[in-house]
Amino acid sequence: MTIKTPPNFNVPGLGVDPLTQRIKEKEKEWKYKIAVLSGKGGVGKSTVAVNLATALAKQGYFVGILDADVHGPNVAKMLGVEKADVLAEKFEDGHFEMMPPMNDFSGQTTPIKVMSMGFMVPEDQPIVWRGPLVTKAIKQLLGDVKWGSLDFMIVDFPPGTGDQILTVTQTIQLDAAIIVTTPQEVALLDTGKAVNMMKQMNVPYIGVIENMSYLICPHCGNKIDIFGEGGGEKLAKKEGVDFLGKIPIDLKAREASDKGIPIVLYEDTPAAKAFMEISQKLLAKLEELKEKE
Ligand SMILES: Nc1ncnc2c1ncn2[C@@H]1O[C@H](COP(=O)(O)OP(=O)(O)OP(=O)(O)O)[C@@H](O)[C@H]1O
Repeated sequence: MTIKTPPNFNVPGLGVDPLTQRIKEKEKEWKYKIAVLSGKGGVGKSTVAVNLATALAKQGYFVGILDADVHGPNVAKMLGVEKADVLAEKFEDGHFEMMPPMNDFSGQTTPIKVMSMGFMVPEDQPIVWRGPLVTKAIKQLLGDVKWGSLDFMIVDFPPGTGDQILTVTQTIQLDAAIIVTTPQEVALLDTGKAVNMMKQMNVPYIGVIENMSYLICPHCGNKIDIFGEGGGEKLAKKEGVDFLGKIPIDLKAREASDKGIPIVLYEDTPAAKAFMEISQKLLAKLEELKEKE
């Protein structure tokens, strides 16, 4: 079954709601809109979103990243801006727009704009909301933020295939969905569901990234396949979508993200090399697609 993107809810007499209208206007200024998803939690989805954003910004592109994982927002921390103050501007019609905090890692990247629910709530407080509220919050983070002109808008979604993802993919026209998995069987089953959801939403490009693919033993230098081997690639083949590459387990990746510095900035690490290669592959695919349009 194919779900067609429905038109905006145009309740007679009410028209399109102003927030959806603002999102529609803003998205015209974002060249590529990319969702990062995973079928299962804890597979490194946010790590991939943050490092892809940083890899692209390192190549001179203007990147914004939205942490739509409202239940466990950690993108701001991974990008070293979690303590930033968020300023807001009031507009004539009474709505406010927030200024996204930025980090350029001392000039190593273009300024990466970050917006997250994490800015709005104290770090140790869980967000206990029902679906519709979460959806509204995500839409506000898209439409009530001064994102400006971007080459890439990257949205880090909550794990799973919940209705927030459906709503957002119906609101903005995604160019690509990046599905993150580990090689493990259970993660792969859930990954298949995420891939199919994006297919049903008619997202033009779907790519799979396998994270935590292997570990290089620090003692003997041998490759250890902790979660099995080649699963991500097999899954991509089975689903008929692109396989973008493998990211090894890198002990520095966790240390680095705890410090707010994405691993891709540690150029000599195997994970950094993998992220740079994947970002270039993705870029080439997206440009190829735009040319065809
Ligand atoms: N390739 C890697 N090597 C080492 N550690 C990693 C790697 N990828 C992710 N991690 C670590 O695994 C943990 C989970 O990663 P992350 O928060 O990105 O996962 P997630 O899928 O976004 O989780 P959630 O379910 O909370 O959305 C983090 O501590 C992160 O630093």
